[in-house]
Amino acid sequence: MDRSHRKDDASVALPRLQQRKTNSHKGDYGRVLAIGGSPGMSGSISLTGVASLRCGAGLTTIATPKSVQPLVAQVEPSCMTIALPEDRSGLLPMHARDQIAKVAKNSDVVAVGPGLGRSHGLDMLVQDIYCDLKTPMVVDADAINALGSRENPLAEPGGPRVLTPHPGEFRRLARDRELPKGRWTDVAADMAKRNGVVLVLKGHRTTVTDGEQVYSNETGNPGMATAGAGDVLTGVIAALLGQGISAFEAAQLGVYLHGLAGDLAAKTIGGDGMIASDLLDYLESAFQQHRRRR
Ligand SMILES: NC(=O)C1=CN([C@@H]2O[C@H](COP(=O)(O)OP(=O)(O)OC[C@H]3O[C@@H](n4cnc5c(N)ncnc54)[C@H](O)[C@@H]3O)[C@@H](O)[C@H]2O)[C@@H](O)CC1
Ligand SMILES: Nc1ncnc2c1ncn2[C@@H]1O[C@H](COP(=O)(O)OP(=O)(O)O)[C@@H](O)[C@H]1O
Ligand SMILES: [Mg+2]
Repeated sequence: MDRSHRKDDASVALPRLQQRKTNSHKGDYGRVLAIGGSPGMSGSISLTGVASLRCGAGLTTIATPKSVQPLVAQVEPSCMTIALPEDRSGLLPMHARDQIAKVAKNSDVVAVGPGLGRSHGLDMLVQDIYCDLKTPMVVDADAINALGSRENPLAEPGGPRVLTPHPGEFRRLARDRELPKGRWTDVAADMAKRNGVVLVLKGHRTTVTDGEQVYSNETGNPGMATAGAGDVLTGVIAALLGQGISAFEAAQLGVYLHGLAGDLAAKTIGGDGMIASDLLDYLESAFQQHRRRR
């Protein structure tokens, strides 16, 4: 693509965070619907849900297969839960769609993917809600893989969409086409622009792009190379998106604050043994540090 009109890195400033107003209530700070989890991977969607609350979401509801719901409900009493139908493997079937659409209508943002699992039914379900729901959506993990199973993975988003692939998932999104060495940002920027979505290429120095702007994040550390760190990021971005900033800004500020929380955790706990749930404890300090800097 033509890079000459693109705003890269230094010219892309971090967005401002509004102070919470004195006379406000939970309905002012976004209703997050987090969809995911499956047998053996119930923790992932809990990490997403708790992260969203820690990042200021007013209300968070976790929708998960019915056999997983009792487990998820025990993790954090502040999260509400919904039991969705499941197939014989305990995964969400296509017919969970109507119930999801109904709850999504009353939500400000949907986060989908962590721990969802893989099946043909899930591929159909995710593709359907990606195209049909108008609600802004953060798409991660197995929801990205589900989109990757169709011919043009990112086509026809029904509303604002932020996708957060790690390199393995990005390869699936790019449908395993030859990815030019060192030029993944260009490929991602092109995909984002063509489809009107925001892509977050996760890893060391996560990159955020909507095709017009490219932001390269400088927070974070290898202590974050631990299971579930990405599930936390999904909740962080969802919470910010639910608080009324744009999809690009939510993704950009989300990766920055998530990395900063990781840096604060590494300073106290140490970068070798920190785990994803530790990040949750440092999100609030990351917010405060960011506010003080401005
Ligand atoms: N506590 C839980 O329940 C957890 C559940 N998880 C879920 O497990 C499912 C599978 O996700 P996974 O991501 O583990 O599996 P994937 O098969 O999607 O990805 C793992 C592979 O991706 C590649 N990869 C990832 N990061 C990379 C990097 N920075 N550089 C190069 N290659 C990289 C590597 O080849 C790696 O083996 C998802 O649904 C996910 O949400 C994970 O989030 C971990 C925690
Ligand atoms: N070496 C690293 N430096 C900075 N951040 C990292 C590093 N390794 C992983 N991360 C961050 O941790 C998260 C890992 O996400 P992901 O691979 O989806 O993990 P999971 O699926 O286990 O939650 C991403 O936000 C990524 O940027
Ligand atoms: Mg992940």
